Amino acid sequence: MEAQAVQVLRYSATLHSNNPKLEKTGTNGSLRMFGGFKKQLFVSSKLQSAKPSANIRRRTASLVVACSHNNIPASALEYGSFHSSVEEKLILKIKSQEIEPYLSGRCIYLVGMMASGKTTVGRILSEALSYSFYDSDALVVKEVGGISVTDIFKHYGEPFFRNKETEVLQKVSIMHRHLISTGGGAVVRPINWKYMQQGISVWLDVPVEVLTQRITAEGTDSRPLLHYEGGDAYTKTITHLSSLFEERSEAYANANVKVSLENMAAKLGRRDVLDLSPTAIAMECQCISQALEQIKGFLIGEDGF
Ligand SMILES: Nc1ncnc2c1ncn2[C@@H]1O[C@H](COP(=O)(O)OP(=O)(O)O)[C@@H](O)[C@H]1O
Ligand SMILES: O=C(O)C1=C[C@@H](OP(=O)(O)O)[C@@H](O)[C@H](O)C1
Repeated sequence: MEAQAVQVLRYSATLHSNNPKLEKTGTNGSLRMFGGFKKQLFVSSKLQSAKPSANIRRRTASLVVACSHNNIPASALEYGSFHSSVEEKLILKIKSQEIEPYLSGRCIYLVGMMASGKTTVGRILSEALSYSFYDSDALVVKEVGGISVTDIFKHYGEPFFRNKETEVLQKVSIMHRHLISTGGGAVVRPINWKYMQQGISVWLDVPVEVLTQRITAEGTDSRPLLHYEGGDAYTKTITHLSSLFEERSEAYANANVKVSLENMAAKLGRRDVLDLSPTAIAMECQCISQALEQIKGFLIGEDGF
């Protein structure tokens, strides 16, 4: 089992009996594993007790499954993975179907600082919406013949990269059913907004401290604006990110929708924004987009257009 696979699966097992013994053993429950576990896997499960009820033949119980592999306990495997539950994914799919008529195939642009999760969240969201996913950095790299972003900055300079970024956004703006994870600096050029406004833009607003933690964990090799030799990586990264955020926050606020991780964490009663899974964030993006589209539809109807 890949370490990044989900280690704790939560699912609802429908028990086709009202016999409490079956509840304990869970023999009539069905467990579907995702991710194609090919290797030996030890699964321990705990069935949370459901209150007995006189005349039900079908009842739903919640099962928490912890997996371990090669004698590595689940807690160790959990490092670096996300707890994207099956329920979250299901809700996301349902939300996607609800939002579809309002979107009418318009592209979605995710904007936000480096490491705000545009790529991670974007992939999940695009899959749920059956949209094609594109990373604008990857499109620039392709245009320049496969040279990495870091090398483009190094050999051709930032203005060259920015011009390519604008070209890419222009090309994408005439497409439909595309979800684009933009580069963190794409919001700075007003011309880019002209293109992004053809679709719906969503700002992933993540506290600088969280961005810094993510970037220090990943390293700065692929992020030329933060790549320095020597010194304390955390301090340098947080200092630079804070000033970049100050310069750009007004530009990010141009987005049609803002998804604030701090607000989400508070709303969901989580202690920390680090407790949020990418799927939960993707779901929030959709809820807000839908609200936005409904308001727009109402206004258009009222004006009689
Ligand atoms: N909701 C999240 N919770 C925890 N880590 C996340 C989350 N979203 C993204 N990450 C991690 O943060 C890092 C940067 O994410 P990425 O999607 O590449 O950001 P961006 O595309 O905005 O630069 C990756 O290591 C990713 O796994
Ligand atoms: O913030 C920025 O100016 C940049 C962000 C990067 O994209 P990500 O936000 O995907 O890391 C990439 O476009 C380039 O390194 C510049």
